[in-house]
Amino acid sequence: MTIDRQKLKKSVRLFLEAIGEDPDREGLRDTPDRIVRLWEEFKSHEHFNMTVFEDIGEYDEMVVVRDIQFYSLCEHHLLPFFGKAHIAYIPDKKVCGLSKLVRVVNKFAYRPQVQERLTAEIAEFLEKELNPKGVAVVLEAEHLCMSMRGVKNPSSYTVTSKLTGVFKESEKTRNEFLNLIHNGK
Ligand SMILES: Nc1nc2c(ncn2[C@@H]2O[C@H](COP(=O)(O)OP(=O)(O)OP(=O)(O)O)[C@@H](O)[C@H]2O)c(=O)[nH]1
Ligand SMILES: [Zn+2]
Repeated sequence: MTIDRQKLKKSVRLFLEAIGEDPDREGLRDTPDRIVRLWEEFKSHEHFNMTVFEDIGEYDEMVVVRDIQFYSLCEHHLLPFFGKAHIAYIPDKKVCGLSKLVRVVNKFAYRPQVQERLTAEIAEFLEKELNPKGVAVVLEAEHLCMSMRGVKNPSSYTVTSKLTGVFKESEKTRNEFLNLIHNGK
């Protein structure tokens, strides 16, 4: 779905009024338009070409891209949660362009989310597109709704993971992955 610009602009203006701001003052005058542009930018992450390569020689080991910075929004408070994503898969005759792993994260991150669903959606998408021997996704994030409000606990990190195929079945594979993302620095 595309952004309903008029509706969004109207609601941002109403929102500013509701919290006691003057939406016509200099700094806020263009804010509804800015929010429209911001959400259009967020939405633009939704579609991309998942380039896949099948000519990969004899390569059948793990591919890991770790420390992928991501930004998302918690769907309960619409406040950011952000951190690092670590993704691994073991190809079955098919790999994707490495940058596409970052794009997959962004595709599902730039929308109201919960961290668990984001983690699962990334893994499911890679399963579907690559049909690999297994996928592992770990997300580590700080939630502003827990840092700047509510329980006000900025030091807590939320870690979620989704493992499929060999990562689920084989402890050795899982440990290799965990070792690569945590100790391989
Ligand atoms: N499981 C999960 N919970 C989240 C995520 N992001 C935010 N939350 C939590 O969603 C919950 C929403 O709880 P509510 O009780 O409806 O909202 P609230 O009264 O603002 O909650 P407090 O944050 O405890 O003040 C809170 O506990 C948040 O910490 C997430 O990605 N996953
Ligand atoms: Zn929240």
